[in-house]
Amino acid sequence: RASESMYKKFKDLYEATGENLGEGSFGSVQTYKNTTNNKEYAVKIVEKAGRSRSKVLKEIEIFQTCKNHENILQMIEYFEESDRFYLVFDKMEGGTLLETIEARGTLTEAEASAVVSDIARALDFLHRKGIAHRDLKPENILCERRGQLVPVRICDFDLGSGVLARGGTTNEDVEDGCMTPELQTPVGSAEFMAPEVVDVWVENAWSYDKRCDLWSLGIILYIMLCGYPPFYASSCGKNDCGWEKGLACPTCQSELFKSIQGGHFKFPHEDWCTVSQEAKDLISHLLVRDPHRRYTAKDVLDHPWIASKVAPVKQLQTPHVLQR
Ligand SMILES: O=C1N=Cc2cc(Nc3ncnc4nc[nH]c34)ccc21
Repeated sequence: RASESMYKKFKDLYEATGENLGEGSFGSVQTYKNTTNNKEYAVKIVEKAGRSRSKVLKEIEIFQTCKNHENILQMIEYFEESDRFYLVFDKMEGGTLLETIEARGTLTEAEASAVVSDIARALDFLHRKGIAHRDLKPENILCERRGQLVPVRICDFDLGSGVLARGGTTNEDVEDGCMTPELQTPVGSAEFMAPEVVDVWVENAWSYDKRCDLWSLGIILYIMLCGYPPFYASSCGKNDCGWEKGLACPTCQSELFKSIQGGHFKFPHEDWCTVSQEAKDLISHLLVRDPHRRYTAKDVLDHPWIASKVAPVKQLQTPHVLQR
């Protein structure tokens, strides 16, 4: 039909370069060249089979909400075709955060502070919009320029993890109970709210569901300053279980979960004696079990180690430890 030929298809405008940028629960991310301007883009291909269309549309809506934020990966355009979606993003030449740290071989607290500052600004923006990332990890933190740590942008608001992202809240979303209520109550119903319901709104209790991202930021900061994570499973005795190589091992996984739920972590003296007190103080306010007591993104931006640039420029051991 005329209408079908009217719209350009993805394949008419982009051609694959063969470079694979990542695989994940979401699908795959490949480099494509735009045949009109010859520029390279990162294209996320999401197969429709086995994934709800509304989740992909919600993800597209979130990226549109985040347009022009300097620390959030920018979506250029998207295509819906019969069996899949193509989401076209700017290509970040620096690759992922860990790749950049390993490639540079050097990292100072001042650079780590700048990375945390960029991520905290992105989280502050998202959380004010009622959006939680929920899957913040080094693979989802991208460096804009090759060999340069900052600026970084976060990506992968993947809804595949089963929890609904908190997009811009509209009334029908709140009514079917799947969204975080922002300050606006459904019109004409506030008068009928029971005190305990008003408590929820007033205390904005649900805003604490976004504090999970600040815990993840604490883990990322800890790893940047020493090269290993604060919570881990010491191998389950069966050394060949493959856990260290990223394979599944139920015993190791449940040991890791117990370690996280315990919430006790250390700064081993041999690796942390040269790290500043301010850096450790910030980590200690992020790796807090109780989300009500954990720092917000705004608290991070106001912390001395971030705001006043007290972070030392002395080289850290991290890049060497990471490669072990
Ligand atoms: O939505 C996404 N989920 C994972 C992911 C990775 C990803 N990767 C990259 N995007 C842009 N430039 C990149 N350079 C290396 N990897 C890149 C883009 C978008 C997503």
